[in-house]
Amino acid sequence: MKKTVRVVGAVIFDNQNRVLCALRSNTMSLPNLWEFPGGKVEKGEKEEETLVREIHEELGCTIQVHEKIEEVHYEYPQVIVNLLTYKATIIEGEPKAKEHAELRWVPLQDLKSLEWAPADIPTVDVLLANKVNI
Ligand SMILES: Nc1nc2c([nH]c(=O)n2[C@H]2C[C@H](O)[C@@H](COP(=O)(O)OP(=O)(O)OP(=O)(O)O)O2)c(=O)[nH]1
Repeated sequence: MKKTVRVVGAVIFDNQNRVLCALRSNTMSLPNLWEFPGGKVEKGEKEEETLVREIHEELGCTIQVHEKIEEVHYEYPQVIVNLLTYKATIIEGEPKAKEHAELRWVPLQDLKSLEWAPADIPTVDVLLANKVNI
């Protein structure tokens, strides 16, 4: 049976309605696809705690986590990813790509121009349908 991993992704907005998008590097799984920065929820961790920890590790800044946006189960060839995305804002520091190939602030309306990890598409759709209060 395929393993299911619980993963949280931060949809980080700036004050110009742009979203911070992260490009997975060619040494990561799902190489060269865009994602919402975040990672796997560890035992005993709350989803919000995972997000703050992962963003600190990956981007070197501190976020405040706001409301949940979407929950998706996506079956990849090797694993089922249970992706939970949350709206977030940066409260301290400047994001820098420590693990990703690239970080890019993308205007909300242009999100579809990136090639996303498949599990992220429903979140992008919710964002574009304006179901999230910014
Ligand atoms: N962080 C993050 N991961 C995502 C997203 N969409 C998506 O399918 N994933 C997948 C990629 C990974 O398989 C898993 C998250 O694991 P991770 O961020 O800890 O990445 P990793 O490269 O260390 O994991 P692995 O797959 O190499 O074991 O979820 C997303 O938006 N953000």
